[in-house]
Amino acid sequence: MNFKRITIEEVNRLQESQATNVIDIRDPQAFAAGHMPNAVNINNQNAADYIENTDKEMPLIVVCYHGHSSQPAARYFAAQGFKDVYSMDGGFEVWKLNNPVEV
Ligand SMILES: O=S(=O)([O-])[S-]
Repeated sequence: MNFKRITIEEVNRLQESQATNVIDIRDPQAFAAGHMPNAVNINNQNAADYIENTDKEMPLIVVCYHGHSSQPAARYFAAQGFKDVYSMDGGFEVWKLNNPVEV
């Protein structure tokens, strides 16, 4: 399985139509300063637990700063068995301009 790239508009549409999981791979300080609603901050320490304990049938959206490093991360999660994995183009830096931010 591979991942797909998704625009922020498409993320909004997807989240209107079904439940999704969102993982944010930015550093903890950046995450603490603001993140997408319901996002989980994932790093090398907690990734294995997350993979073990998360429903792999639910769409998984991977978010970073600008939508670049989320692509290899999305590929990794797809390889771990997640069925429907998306890398969000533009990343949190674009998301935060027009979308809800949780702290
Ligand atoms: O590579 S990144 O700046 O999109 S995290």
